[in-house]
This record gives sequence, structure tokens and C-alpha cells, in this order.
Amino acid sequence: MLEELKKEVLEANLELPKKGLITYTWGNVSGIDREKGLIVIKPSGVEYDNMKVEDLVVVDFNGKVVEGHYKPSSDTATHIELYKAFPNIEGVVHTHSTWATIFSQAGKDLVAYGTTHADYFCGDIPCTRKMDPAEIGGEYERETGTVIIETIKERGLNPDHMPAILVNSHGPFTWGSSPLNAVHNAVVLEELAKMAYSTEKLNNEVKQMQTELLEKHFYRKHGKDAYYGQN
Ligand SMILES: O=C(CO)[C@@H](O)[C@H](O)COP(=O)(O)O
Repeated sequence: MLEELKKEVLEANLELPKKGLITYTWGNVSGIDREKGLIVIKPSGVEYDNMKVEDLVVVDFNGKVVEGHYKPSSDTATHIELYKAFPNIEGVVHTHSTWATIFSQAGKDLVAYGTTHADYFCGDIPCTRKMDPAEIGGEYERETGTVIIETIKERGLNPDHMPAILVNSHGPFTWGSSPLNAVHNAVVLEELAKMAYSTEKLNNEVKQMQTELLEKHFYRKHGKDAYYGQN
């Protein structure tokens, strides 16, 4: 079942350690078949070195395992909430990549300082609010999805133009037009976080770049109506 999508999802997962975004088994990538309403996701806790197509897990929108001999990733419920809320996305990535996670842990937005950022993300990449004990003690992964969606809405952001978020006290999630495109966005996010950290160290009064320059760069690459992700 979903053999092509499984191959794509495996390739995208294997990109994470290759691009230096992953330590041990941290992080996960999924892809979706919207016609069938099924999601293919990394198995939980399986080493990337040994991961094979047949190890991937197929789940439905309720998180029920439809195929697979492993448990799905522990972050599956977050991926599902994002697919439900953002109808154009076809891939989701979660990592604990160092620089992006530093911003998540500090509870700081990743401010757009230059055109490297503006070529990919149309504004500051938001950090969510801290989740409360009831959310953490309940269905934490599903609530994580809810908080991500709430943050995107509250900030007035278009998820097709802002395919990344920093979850407070946790780490980054990115999404995109395919599993590999979502990984591409995770790689760019990590580079931007590294650059932003040093930018702020060099100039502690630095402000967001000019809106005109930000929008010029983003829209000339992606178009005002274009679905983000055609990197
Ligand atoms: O966020 C977390 C844990 O904090 C996860 O990203 C794990 O680090 C990977 O979990 P699996 O996908 O292997 O279940």
C-alpha cells in the first residue's frame, strides 16, 4: 500500500541525518495521500541507519494504524493536526536541530533579518506560547498541533507562506509541498537560526529587515497566490 509515498517518506527521513539535523532517532518526517486520507510516517524509535521502506507506518486521520509492524512516531498526532488544518501541505517534519531548538527553548521568534530568510519565509518564524499543565498532561502531541495552528492564526499568517514554527520548550516543525520539500524548509530554518543568533550577538539592537525587501524577495520567488514550497 502507498509504495511510492513510502519511498518518498523514507528518502526524506534519511535526509535528516545526512543534513546534520538529527541526533540518534530524534525527529520524524511524514507524507500524506489526501485522496485516500492516509499518512505515512516514520516508525517510533527506529535507528535511521537501519530504516527500511517496510518499517514505515500508515495511519488514518484518527491515528489508527492501517499498516506497519512498528508503533508510529510519537509525534504522529501533531502531524495529523497540521494536515487537517493546512489543506495544501503534503509533508511534515519535526527535528531537534540545534540552532532552531535553541530558539524554541528560549521562547524566541526567529526574526527575519535578511534576504536569505525572506526567500523562504514571509515574516518572522513564530515561537508558540508555553503549553499549560492540562495540555501537557492530556493528549500532549495533539495539543501541540492545536497550539501550532492557534499561533499561525493569531499571528495572521498564511501557512503556505510560513511553513515553519518553533514549539516553545520543544523544537521546530516545518511543512511543505512534499516530504522532501518539508525537509528542505527544515534545513533552511536551521541555517537561519544559526545566522540570527550571531546577528543578534553582533548587534543587540538589530531590528527586522524592511517589509518592502522581505516581501519583494518572498513574492518574486513564490508569487502572491502561489502555494509555497516550490523551492
Ligand atoms: O519530540 C520528540 C521527543 O521529544 C521526538 O521527536 C523523538 O525524539 C522522536 O520520536 P519518534 O519519532 O522516534 O517516536
